[in-house]
Amino acid sequence: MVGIPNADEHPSRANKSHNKELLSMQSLQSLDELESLATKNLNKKAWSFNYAAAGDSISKELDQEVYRSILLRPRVLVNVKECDLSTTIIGQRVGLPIFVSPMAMARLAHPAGEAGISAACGVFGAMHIISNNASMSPEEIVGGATPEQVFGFQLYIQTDRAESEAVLARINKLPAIKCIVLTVDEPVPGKHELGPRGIEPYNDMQTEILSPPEESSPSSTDVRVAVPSVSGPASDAEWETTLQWIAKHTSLPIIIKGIQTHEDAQIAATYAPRVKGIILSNHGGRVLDTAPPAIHTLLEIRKYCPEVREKLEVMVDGGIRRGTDVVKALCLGARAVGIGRAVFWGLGAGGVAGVERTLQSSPTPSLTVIKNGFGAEITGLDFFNGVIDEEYRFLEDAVKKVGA
Ligand SMILES: Cc1cc2nc3c(=O)[nH]c(=O)nc-3n(C[C@H](O)[C@H](O)[C@H](O)COP(=O)(O)O)c2cc1C
Repeated sequence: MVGIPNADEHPSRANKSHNKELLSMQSLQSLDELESLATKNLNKKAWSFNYAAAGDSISKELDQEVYRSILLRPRVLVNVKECDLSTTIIGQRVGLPIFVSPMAMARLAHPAGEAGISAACGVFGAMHIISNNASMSPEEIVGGATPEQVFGFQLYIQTDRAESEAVLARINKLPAIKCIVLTVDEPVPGKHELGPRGIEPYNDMQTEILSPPEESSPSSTDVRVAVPSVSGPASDAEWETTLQWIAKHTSLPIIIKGIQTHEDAQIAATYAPRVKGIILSNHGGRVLDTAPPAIHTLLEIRKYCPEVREKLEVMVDGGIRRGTDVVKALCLGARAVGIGRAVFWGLGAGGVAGVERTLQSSPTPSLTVIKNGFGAEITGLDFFNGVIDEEYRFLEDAVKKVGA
């Protein structure tokens, strides 16, 4: 796939009302504008659920700030006439180096829910990681997908392992799902305090959020987790036993999400090739406030155990708001970049068309950036890593080995 598919012209979108929605979304220039519109559209519960972060929101804010503090060093006179944003993630061809991170309860934002996110991903060939706590069943979410679409399924291990085994058995029957994304950064739910709009807080593992009937927004229908847990999230999971147990119940490759130190990245690498990738993530700052931004962890890996990147695909998420953020993460060695809240805002702003706009807003500037200073292929960006590293060594100094 060369360049960015034009969402307006995609055959699966050849529907007049959808085209009208797409047109109205085109006027929104940035993810900030999509967030503003979603803030107007969403009921307070839906807004609060997406906006929330743990403690003082330090990690959530730092996730974005860290990208602003890295400057690009564009090179000139590089042939960029053709520019290809497609890549592979754990061997699966995808249209973008951007994936949708798992997010619970998308129907809070819009009735189209996770199936709507999936429809938008189909337009761009982007990978969608389905949350264990999605508000639609995995079968419904992948049901309308194009044959080329790539999905992951995110798993929270439940105290009663039989519950997770039953989920894995369902996932094994869905060929569109190419990997299990094991989230390991929330052994106990993060504590979200009251947000600026003074709404009761929620966490990502809460399996039931019912909006009050007096709220009239389309997102206010009775929204529940489609595959609810009875026993609750496990807090007793450990590396060896967990990975052995998963291997007994699925042959799908594993991506571990929520790695926050180079030491854990190193441990994950000892489980390669069964573990094919890791997502460096602080869960969007929703679990443990002052946990590091993924970029810091990536720099730690580059400094202390660069061999990890040869054994595993290293991805990041958290704080991505601009195409330049995507390019910076790729330059520093991320295989792909996940986006969370911005997708939920897109859904709240304009349903499927809003998510399409979100995905379009992220890569379009990446393409411009790549063309204006890098190279024609995203895989070629590796060439610039060293340069950025030298210039921004101060970021490495910011990596404090607290709690090592
Ligand atoms: C509303 C919401 C729900 C989330 N639910 C989950 C979840 O069910 N499982 C999970 O692994 N991560 C979950 N996350 C974390 C995201 O996968 C991702 O790590 C994070 O949102 C990335 O940061 P960003 O929102 O700044 O892009 C959730 C995040 C949000 C905002």
